[in-house]
Amino acid sequence: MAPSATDTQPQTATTDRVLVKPWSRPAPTSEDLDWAPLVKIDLSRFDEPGGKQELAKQLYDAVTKVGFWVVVNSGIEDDRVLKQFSLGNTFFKEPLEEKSRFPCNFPKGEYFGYRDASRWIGDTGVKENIEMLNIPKAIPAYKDEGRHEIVKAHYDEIAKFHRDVWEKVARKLFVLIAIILELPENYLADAHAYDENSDDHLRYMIYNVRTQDEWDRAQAYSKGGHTDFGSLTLLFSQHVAGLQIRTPEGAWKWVKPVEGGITCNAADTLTFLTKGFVKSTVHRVVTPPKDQLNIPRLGLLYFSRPGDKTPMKPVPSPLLERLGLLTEEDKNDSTEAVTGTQYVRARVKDVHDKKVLDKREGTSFEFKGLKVQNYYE
Ligand SMILES: O=C(O)CCC(=O)C(=O)O
Ligand SMILES: [Fe+2]
Repeated sequence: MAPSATDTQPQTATTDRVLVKPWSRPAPTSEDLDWAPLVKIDLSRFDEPGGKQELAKQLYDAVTKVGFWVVVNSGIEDDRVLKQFSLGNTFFKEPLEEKSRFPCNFPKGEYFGYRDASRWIGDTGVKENIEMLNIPKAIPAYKDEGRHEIVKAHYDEIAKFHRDVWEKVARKLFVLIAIILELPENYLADAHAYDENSDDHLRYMIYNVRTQDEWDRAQAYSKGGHTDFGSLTLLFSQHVAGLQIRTPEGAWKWVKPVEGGITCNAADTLTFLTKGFVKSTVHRVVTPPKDQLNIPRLGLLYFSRPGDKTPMKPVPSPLLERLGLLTEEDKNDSTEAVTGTQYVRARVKDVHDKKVLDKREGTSFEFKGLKVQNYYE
């Protein structure tokens, strides 16, 4: 049946109701912080003859030792990136009632939807200051996931951006890492394919402003050192300092924004798939410098995760084999393994299904033999 005027009207009303004001990046801090030296991967060279091989060489130490690097020239136009920040910014200003329509289903370990800032941090009397909206991949499997008004009203644009981030950045990084591992080029990209079900998401995130005293109390309880759960995390240039990474020597260094760049890190499932060869680096977000303390820290990120069809079994990499990292069991095709989705959901549930954030020093998480430390000082 053709849509009638009444069918289409609510959609129009929705589009009109939420005005998306352009958001612009705040000025970077003028403080001279101890910045982490991160390698820059210029993705405009990816399709040049020999380009991928050259970039893979540049990425080797970042992926195996540092765990973090920066991508530049992704080919995603900056006005599209800024539009996503603007949508995120507008979303967080919506009434709590609207934001809470589709909350993350933490009892099931599902991370799609809205995460509010209602959790207490231990016994500090301070609450978390983070809100986020996690948007699933734009594939038919997720067409029935709840969509907030603003997402509905801008869905085509969000969907195109979502896929482009995977296609132009995540996919290429998986190819470079596969080259490093001497695997067929598309091996890891296929294991994280956009068109397959997985808990990948585009994330709008905000660290709301809080006072120095609140930051101090929260940070005295925990500085929140952690590793990410999935395979790759992409952070669009974040101009409010706060993110720190732990170097191989154990020092904390700040991550500097790179105009138009994307800060990337490898995460736990990629470490599992490579028997620890790819490094999931410990990082945390701490009190921003004084000149940025009053700026809401709006973030735009993409999380890539192995999905329903990807077994959490080490990849058949000739390099890992030569390094002696693969056991007979790893090489045995008939060994049962959990899927990426099963692992990631168990991890999300363990970390997030609670009302009070607990101190997790000295504890670890384990699911079917896959083990990670929970907290890092
Ligand atoms: O906001 C950031 O800079 C990083 C956030 C982060 O580490 C995370 O969401 O896992
Ligand atoms: Fe993280």
